[in-house]
Amino acid sequence: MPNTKPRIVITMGDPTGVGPEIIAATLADPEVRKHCRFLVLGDRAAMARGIAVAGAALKVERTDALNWEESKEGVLPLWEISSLTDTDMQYGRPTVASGDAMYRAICEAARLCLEGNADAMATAPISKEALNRAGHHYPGHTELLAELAGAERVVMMLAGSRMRVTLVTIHEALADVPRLVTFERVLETIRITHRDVHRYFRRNPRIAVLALNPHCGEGGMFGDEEARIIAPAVEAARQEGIDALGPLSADTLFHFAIQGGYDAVVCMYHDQGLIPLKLLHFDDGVNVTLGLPIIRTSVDHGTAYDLAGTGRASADSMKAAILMAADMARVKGSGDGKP
Ligand SMILES: NC(=O)c1ccc[n+]([C@@H]2O[C@H](COP(=O)([O-])OP(=O)(O)OC[C@H]3O[C@@H](n4cnc5c(N)ncnc54)[C@H](O)[C@@H]3O)[C@@H](O)[C@H]2O)c1
Ligand SMILES: N[C@H](C(=O)O)[C@H](O)COP(=O)(O)O
Repeated sequence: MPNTKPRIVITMGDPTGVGPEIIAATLADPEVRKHCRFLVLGDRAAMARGIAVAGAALKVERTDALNWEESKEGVLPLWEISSLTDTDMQYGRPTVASGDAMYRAICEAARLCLEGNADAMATAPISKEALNRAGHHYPGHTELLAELAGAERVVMMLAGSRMRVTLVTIHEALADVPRLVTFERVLETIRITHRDVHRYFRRNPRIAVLALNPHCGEGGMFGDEEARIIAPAVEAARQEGIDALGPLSADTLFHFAIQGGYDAVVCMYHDQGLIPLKLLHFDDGVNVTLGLPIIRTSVDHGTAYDLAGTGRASADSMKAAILMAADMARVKGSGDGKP
């Protein structure tokens, strides 16, 4: 019988942050092995240290061939991307070499997925500052993956069991947001949210679209983006058969969303959506990049330099990201959407 478990590639993230230790803790969990086969892309020394910090009963086994055997108990299979020195692995002190290593792990994982040699990728956290200091000028994974995959428009979604949020603008200065909230961007975000949530999570999703300004602009007193941009974009989406509602006031909407009223909430900027999501789901939330030709999930937290090496970082979001990637790969492989 061929092994049909999804093949998940996992990037180590910033080796000076919590990435390696949360990966190690996750891969020692038998539930993860039950649902997928996995391969870590990263650095041997960083992963060995992560195993020690997590106290995981694992040993690193280097692999050069993509044979995708059943993931073995006690083994962390590694596709070696770098050979970092101790200097490059000091907690909270990323170097050009460590920043470059985490970048190359992401590129390699994307390549394996794009070429069909892996079914999905799950990423551990990177420092965007370290990425840029290493000469790779991207605001985050999302924008880098969009370029690698040739995707014109991608959407960041963060998801937990009680709420999903997607973002019209992602890694942008707050001062730039009003200029970037355009009819076209709002409509595209609604369309991609609808298409991918329908495909992977929930058929015919009901989508709430938030206002940008307090009280939906209060008839123009506090801004007119609602009347000029958001309402027409929602109406255009509805004309396409999408069950979208809005603009809705952001201060109250989440109260209703978590009671099950909506399958996704389209938010105008990063913190508008991620504050409520992380408040509810910091432990088990997953970041999913919608609109890519490949499946990519990630943790919902950062490098947590303050915790790196202490063994106190929770691995729950990493586990949720890997299991969600496996679930999405199964849905994609079945050629059918989520019931
Ligand atoms: N997916 C990603 O790659 C990703 C996501 C978010 C932030 N980042 C990056 O991480 C860096 C640090 O960002 P930040 O300080 O805003 O956020 P952060 O998530 O790293 O830390 C915020 C707080 O949450 C705590 N925390 C984080 N992860 C935790 C875990 N697993 N268990 C328990 N507590 C945890 C930290 O100790 C800290 O107190 C930045 O460079 C940012 O860009 C990356
Ligand atoms: N905005 C995300 C968060 O706050 O969790 C995070 O920065 C991750 O971004 P990328 O997946 O693009 O690296």
